[in-house]
Order: sequence, then structure tokens, then C-alpha cells
Amino acid sequence: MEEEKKVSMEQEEEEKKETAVSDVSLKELSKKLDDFAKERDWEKYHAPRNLLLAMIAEVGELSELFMWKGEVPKGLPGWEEAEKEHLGEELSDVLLYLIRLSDVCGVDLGDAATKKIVKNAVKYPAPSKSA
Ligand SMILES: Nc1ccn([C@H]2C[C@H](O)[C@@H](COP(=O)(O)OP(=O)(O)OP(=O)(O)O)O2)c(=O)n1
Repeated sequence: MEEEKKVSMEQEEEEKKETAVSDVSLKELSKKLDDFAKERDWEKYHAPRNLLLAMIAEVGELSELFMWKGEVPKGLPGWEEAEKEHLGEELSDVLLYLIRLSDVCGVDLGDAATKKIVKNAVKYPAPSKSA
């Protein structure tokens, strides 16, 4: 009985790992990054300039994946699954450092980005469709 319970818990854990977490918020990620830094006593390293440089280094790693490939069509046809997985990791590193940087600078990134989209729309109005 106990053994069955253990097996089903293990199955549950495996399923959890495979389920995509696509609707996570910036706030949730920010909290996870804060916990990650606190648990390792890494807050002292997470100063704004360090985080900015770390993010730029990750942008370099992201660029390497596209280097010398010529133009890459949308959807990345022909890329192997492993390459796409690697791309996801590099994109995540950039995003995570950006979120952490915003956080330690006291910027609410979700709010700032939402306001910026509105500002962009005012600066670049869409052409009127009624003409
Ligand atoms: N001081 C640190 C070091 C790492 N990380 C986290 C944020 C990034 O998501 C990831 C970066 O880890 P690595 O520096 O090991 O970089 P990579 O994962 O890209 O490994 P590699 O450079 O070996 O490919 O870890 C962090 O928060 N603070």
C-alpha cells in the first residue's frame, strides 16, 4: 500500500515536471529569483551593474546560437529540438537577469512595460482602417 502511494507520488512529480508553465507572472519570477539569491546568500553579488553585465553576457550567449546562420525563418524550421531547448535556456537567462535587475533597481517591470506599450502606440499611431 505504502509502496503504491510512493509510486503514484513519483508519477505526479514527473507529470508536474513535464507540464509547461506558460502563464507565470513577472512578479512570481521576481519572487523566485529573490528566494534563489537569499538561499545562497548571493544578494551581495546582485548589485545593479553586476546584473546588467551578467545580462549582457547572456545576450552574447543567445547571439551565438544565431551566429553565422544567415537569416533564420520564423519558427526555426530545421533546428533540432536540443537547439530549441538551448535557445529557451538562453532567452530565460536574459529574461531572469532583466527581471532581477528591475527588481533591485526598484522598477516594477510589468507596470513599466505596460505603460511603455501605451506610449509606443501614441508615438506610432496605427494607420486608420476607415478610408
Ligand atoms: N550570481 C548568479 C549566477 C547565476 N545566476 C542564475 C541566473 C541565470 O539564469 C543563471 C546563469 O547561470 P550561469 O552563469 O551558470 O550561466 P549559464 O547557465 O548560461 O551556463 P554556461 O555559461 O556555463 O552556459 O543562473 C544568478 O542568479 N546569480
